[in-house]
Amino acid sequence: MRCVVANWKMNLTSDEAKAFCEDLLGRFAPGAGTEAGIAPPFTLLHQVSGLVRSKGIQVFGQNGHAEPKGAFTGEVSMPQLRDAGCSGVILGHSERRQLFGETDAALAKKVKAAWQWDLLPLLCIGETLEQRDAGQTLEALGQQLSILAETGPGPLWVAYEPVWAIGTGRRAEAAQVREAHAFIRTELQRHLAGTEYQVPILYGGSVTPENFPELLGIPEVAGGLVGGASLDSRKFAELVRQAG
Ligand SMILES: O=C(CO)COP(=O)(O)O
Repeated sequence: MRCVVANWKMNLTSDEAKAFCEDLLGRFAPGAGTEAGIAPPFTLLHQVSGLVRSKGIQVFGQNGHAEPKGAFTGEVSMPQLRDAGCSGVILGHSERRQLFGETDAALAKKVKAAWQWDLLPLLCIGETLEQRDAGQTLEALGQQLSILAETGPGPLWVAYEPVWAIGTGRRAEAAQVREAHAFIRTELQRHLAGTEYQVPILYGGSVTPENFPELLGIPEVAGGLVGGASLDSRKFAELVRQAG
């Protein structure tokens, strides 16, 4: 299975989202084994899911709170994401970890909450430039995946997003992606041994239609989690086409 997910981050208004979805659907031609997803900001979830879910495109939240409801001003819960039309939720994006202090302990709770509400977690992991320069890349990835020892097994997608490659135009080199994805696969096999779960590992960080075919040729790269290029419906449609 191949997966391509658009992470719109804090971008687009409803008019822009409508234009994006209409244009995308006019070009949309996924291969049989390709899953496409869009992760809009909370304000656009309902609208986007209404436009694309009947065409087989999944909708993801960009974050979700571990509690189902209550006094958590500014937060959105997993059942609310479901209610807005989501089938999955991005968890642990490096922007959430770095800018909003999200910890592995909090993420373990969020992953469990997502499962409880039948949402597919798309767990993001990745090393910072400091960790890579210090030779601690695999250690950092192993640490971020160790929450699976606490959550136990369940359906999951993982995205490897080296922090230094996000929004920088500096995509990780093939050898770096190959090493990271192989390590993630080994760790997932260890955590999910004896279970039925097949976890696709996506790459994220400055993915474009120019570099995606090469990335897809790397073993264990099952697709992409795309930021900047996913705001352009033509580019996103092309990435989905390339994945198929
Ligand atoms: O963070 C990302 C997707 O979640 C990647 O963003 P860019 O594609 O803009 O580098």
